[in-house]
Amino acid sequence: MDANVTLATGDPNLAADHEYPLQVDNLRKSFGGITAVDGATFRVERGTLTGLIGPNGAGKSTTFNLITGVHQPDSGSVTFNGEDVTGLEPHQVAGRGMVRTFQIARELGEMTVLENMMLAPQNQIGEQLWRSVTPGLRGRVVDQEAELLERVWETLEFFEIDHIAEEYAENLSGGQRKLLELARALLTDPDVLLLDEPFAGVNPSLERRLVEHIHTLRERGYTFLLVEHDMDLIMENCEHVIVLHQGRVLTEGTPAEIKANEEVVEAYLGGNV
Ligand SMILES: Nc1ncnc2c1ncn2[C@@H]1O[C@H](COP(=O)(O)OP(=O)(O)OP(=O)(O)O)[C@@H](O)[C@H]1O
Repeated sequence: MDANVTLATGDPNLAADHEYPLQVDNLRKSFGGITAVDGATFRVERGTLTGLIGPNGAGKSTTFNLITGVHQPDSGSVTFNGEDVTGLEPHQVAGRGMVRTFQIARELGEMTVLENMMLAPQNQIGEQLWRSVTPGLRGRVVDQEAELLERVWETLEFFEIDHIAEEYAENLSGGQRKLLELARALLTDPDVLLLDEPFAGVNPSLERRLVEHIHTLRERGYTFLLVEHDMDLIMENCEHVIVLHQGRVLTEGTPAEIKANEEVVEAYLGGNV
């Protein structure tokens, strides 16, 4: 990969005055009688690859959903770059620069990689750009589309999937799909990326590439919060690990600290991993 490639996808350093871009305070969410998240409190440091782990049912996915506005918390707050974003709609959260990767929906499988990319900003941050198609603004929209196309190609090249730009998304391998999902998320000018099981179903060689890309982006200032069941991947790649158990933070620390923590081992043995 060319280390000098410049991605025209935003500048995460613009918001760099917040050392911890994401803060979650005392977040709670119940579904009927089940408490999925029970007072989770943690923060994510800028420019890190932070892992969110925990046994099955610990509340990881629900926490992601609460952070990104998919679910509304019963109480507690989510702060992003100093702004309270609790209760905002997913596109509003994404529009502020906190984006989670989405699996390519079935209907998008019938579109090419390039078409998927061109639709990414529209899908994830609402339709501001497209809504502005009024006769007087047409010239500006054409400029914006040309600019978007240029960014799309740069991003595809960065992820080394430009050669499959005309391929239908449904024909991609699991790993290529994950690269496309990350490429789509990057087009929305994120600052913080939330990745939910980014390596599931990815073959080892593409997994290495995906890991490398994530590290390159992290070095450029992007911040990652990652839910992943593959413990080796978490321990080898994250500088900080947060352990959720029964909806709250059991402990957090470096991978070495987490590995040596007996409470963590017990939580995993007690849960059915
Ligand atoms: N929409 C929902 N309705 C009812 N219960 C839910 C809902 N979403 C999550 N739960 C419950 O909340 C708890 C936490 O689930 P969650 O999916 O957040 O955990 P997780 O840590 O992501 O688990 P896994 O590792 O198995 O994906 C579980 O008991 C789950 O059954």
